[in-house]
Amino acid sequence: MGVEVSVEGLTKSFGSQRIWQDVTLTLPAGEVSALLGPSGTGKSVFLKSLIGLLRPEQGSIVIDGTNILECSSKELYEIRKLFGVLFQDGALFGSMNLFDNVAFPLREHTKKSESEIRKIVMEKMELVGLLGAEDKLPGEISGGMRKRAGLARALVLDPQIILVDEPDSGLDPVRTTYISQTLIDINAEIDATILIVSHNINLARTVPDNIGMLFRRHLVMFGPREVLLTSEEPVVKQFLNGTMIGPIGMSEEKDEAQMAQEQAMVDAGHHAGGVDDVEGIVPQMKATPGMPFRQAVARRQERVRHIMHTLPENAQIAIQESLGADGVGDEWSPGDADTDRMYFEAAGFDTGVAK
Ligand SMILES: Nc1ncnc2c1ncn2[C@@H]1O[C@H](COP(=O)(O)OP(=O)(O)OP(=O)(O)O)[C@@H](O)[C@H]1O
Repeated sequence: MGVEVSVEGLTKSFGSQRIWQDVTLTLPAGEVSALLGPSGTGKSVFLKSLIGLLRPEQGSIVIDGTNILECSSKELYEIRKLFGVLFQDGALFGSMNLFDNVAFPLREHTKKSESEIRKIVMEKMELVGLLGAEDKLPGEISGGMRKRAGLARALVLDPQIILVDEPDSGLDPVRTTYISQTLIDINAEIDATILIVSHNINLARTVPDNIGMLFRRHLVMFGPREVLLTSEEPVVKQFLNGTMIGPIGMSEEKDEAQMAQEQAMVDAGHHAGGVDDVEGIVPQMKATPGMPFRQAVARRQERVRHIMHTLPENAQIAIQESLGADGVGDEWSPGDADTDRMYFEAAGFDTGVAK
């Protein structure tokens, strides 16, 4: 199973520019989390800080018992081996075909034979739906395929933590859904801890188990998906509905006067853009049928049950609704409920269902 990443009091500046401060959150082991936020709020900077590519000036990042802000470079090297990272453009080598791109980390960091390497590469290519494209050069394939190849490469060293920077950038909504499905399937298959950085609303609503949001140099919130998706916080509501009305502006955050002016225009009939308010919570994506059971689902439910009383009332109601009358969630097919319940109980969880 993936490892927990625990961030406390993290602050990062470049010179006199403060990017964010006092960020505290825990990425639960083996669950899928997403960090949202308008452009320029420092999501990529956060992601790079987690792998030690950037160095925040205050706080701690504890991974597998090691605070990577205080450890030696040898320890950091070891910790980095736990990570697989998918950068925005896939970061593929343009002169290598997809097979060699995906094989690269194995040839660099392991002593595996070419036949072992072939086996692993083909397995990962299949997982991301790229079997048959091994001989193609990155320049010959679409942006979506490049992302998939980057994902395959991020997976070859069996990472316990996968960081994904804007999986949707440059992709149409359909391809974004496909890559979202792939991320959920990967979580089902290898049970890694996943952090997705994105500003895609659909992805935020349907993929992660936990969601956080950065705004105005702070982490506005971080917790189970139901907390953010039912939030009444103006910045969260504006973000989730993509409208112009609210604290997020075109380039910088707005002041009160500008907000009042825009509200007046909307009151006078001007369209604020975005989609209509989405009521309730859209069900979370499931792993593709035939994939292993996504163990994060059971673990998260158990965890959420313990912190339920600390969550806002709207989130509690949404969680209870998603659990359904039979005490197991709606994230898998109703026909599977008995099997799932048996699985939970075998794993030592209390399903809350009388036998
Ligand atoms: N190496 C760097 N040196 C100086 N400033 C930087 C560096 N990297 C990022 N920044 C600044 O940090 C801020 C946050 O950038 P970042 O790319 O993390 O935002 P983001 O939330 O990921 O945005 P987007 O959603 O548009 O990708 C920006 O103002 C950027 O200019």
